[in-house]
Amino acid sequence: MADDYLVRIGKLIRDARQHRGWTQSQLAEALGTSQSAVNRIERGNQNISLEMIARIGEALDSEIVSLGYAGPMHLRVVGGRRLSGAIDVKTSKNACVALLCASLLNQGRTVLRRVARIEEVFRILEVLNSVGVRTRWINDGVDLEIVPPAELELDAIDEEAARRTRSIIMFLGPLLHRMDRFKLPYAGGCDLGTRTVEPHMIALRRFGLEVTATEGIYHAEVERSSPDRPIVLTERGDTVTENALLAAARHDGVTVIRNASSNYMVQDLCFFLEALGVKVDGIGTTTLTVHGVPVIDTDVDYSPSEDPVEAMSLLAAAVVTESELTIRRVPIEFLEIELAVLEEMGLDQDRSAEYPADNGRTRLVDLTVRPSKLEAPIDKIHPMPFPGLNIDNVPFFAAIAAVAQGQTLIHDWVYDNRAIYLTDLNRLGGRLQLLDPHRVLVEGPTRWRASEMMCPPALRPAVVVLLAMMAAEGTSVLRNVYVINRGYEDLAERLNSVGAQIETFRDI
Ligand SMILES: CC(=O)N[C@H]1[C@@H](OP(=O)(O)OP(=O)(O)OC[C@H]2O[C@@H](n3ccc(=O)[nH]c3=O)[C@H](O)[C@@H]2O)O[C@H](CO)[C@@H](O)[C@@H]1O
Ligand SMILES: C=C(OP(=O)(O)O)C(=O)O
Repeated sequence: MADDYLVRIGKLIRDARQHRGWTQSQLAEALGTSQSAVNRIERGNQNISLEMIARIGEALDSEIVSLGYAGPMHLRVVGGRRLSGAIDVKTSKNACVALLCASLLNQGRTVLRRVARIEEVFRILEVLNSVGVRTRWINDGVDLEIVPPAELELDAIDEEAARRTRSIIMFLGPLLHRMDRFKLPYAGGCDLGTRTVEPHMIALRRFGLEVTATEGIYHAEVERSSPDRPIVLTERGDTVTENALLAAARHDGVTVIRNASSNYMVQDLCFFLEALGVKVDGIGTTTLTVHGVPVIDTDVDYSPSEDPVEAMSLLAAAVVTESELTIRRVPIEFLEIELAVLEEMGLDQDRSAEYPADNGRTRLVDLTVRPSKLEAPIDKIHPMPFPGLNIDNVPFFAAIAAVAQGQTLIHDWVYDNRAIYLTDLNRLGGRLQLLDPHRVLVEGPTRWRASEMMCPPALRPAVVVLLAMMAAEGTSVLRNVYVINRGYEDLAERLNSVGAQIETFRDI
């Protein structure tokens, strides 16, 4: 009976695929699986989860979705389990989205290796596809090929996808070289309160871009000009630095950018620009000198580096579940301060010798953390632009502080409301006191308890809640985890591979 059911589903999938005119390999690429797995599914020889059916429905954009309307995804977490073994860090969301935007600079074919298959990347791909850029997953869904059209059709832009990501703002830099007048939807992303775009406008104005904003749309007009003196960024932000780099890359001349971020995604973008033939001096510092190339038409192959924030997340998973875990491929330069603080708190950890990431530039290590008796840090935890403690890593210190003995003050001066979301941990037994919208006092250690709750609408706090659920004895439910999938690829499955018990499910 059960087998018969699988055969019928397999046949429906095959029909839908053929209706779309796709080969098994094309469907496999879209799903990030192998042709042989698709073949098995179609013949009814493979158990298939509701999740996979929903993904196939989405990929084929077919009536087959009636098999399982893909409502929001939820997680059911059986907590209190120790993790063990080793887990690899994936490439970073923030570099991948910047590189996708940067591919608009290139008239040639761009191949990006091992791009994270995450919702944020999917949104940018939807936007790129809607304006005529051809993209496809190649090599069994691992790598991404991007081929731009001669002319972009910006009028056809997928506004819904664009509004779901902050990164759309990084279209401004490349587009100012391609058109004299264009419109873009407002940038979105996590609900982190007001996030300024003014520093972007100030920097890009120097290249002749003027933007007026009305009713959710940026109206851009370009009268190309040359920055005659260094561009001084008013904030040392990551995406603003990237936007200035993207504008400078095709500017015919030398552009100096001061107060530049030297964070990981900016460095990855600089390495990519170099692969495109754009010389960038000062990579890793706060002054970048860009030798622009007016026409970029090259077939380029680049491997973005691993995500330090994912590394921090996995490290925090090990700490809160009191596990011994090896986290492989950790970009150590971008986690050094975090590790120094954790060492002071008493974390037992050691690292392998360094080895290069596939981009040949970023230094990686394998990091092993062991169950430790942690003490609250003496000083507050607060972020700073790189080389400070990473702003996106601050939320993980809330979960770690909750398992340490004593009181930890966390001061997130950056975002209006990210610290507030951390108090969701109280529903799982945490003792976090909000002192004001930016400061939380965490009292540890915590006796976690299971709970059912909605995901906070911000990526890192959502993952922090998931980690606490993994530590809490019993079964917890985390509802509507789109925001986690925005930045992490198959997080539940990957944590399960090192001993977690997390099931994904949807309301049908
Ligand atoms: C796609 C991407 O790469 N996103 C990252 C990027 O977003 P992004 O670069 O877009 O960050 P924002 O520009 O929103 O900056 C974050 C906040 O910090 C403030 N600010 C920033 C720098 C500064 O020197 N002074 C200052 O006040 C901004 O006003 C804003 O309120 O950087 C953020 C901060 O590292 C990260 O959380 C995001 O994950
Ligand atoms: C805030 C984040 O990202 P974004 O800039 O994409 O909203 C994040 O990665 O935590």
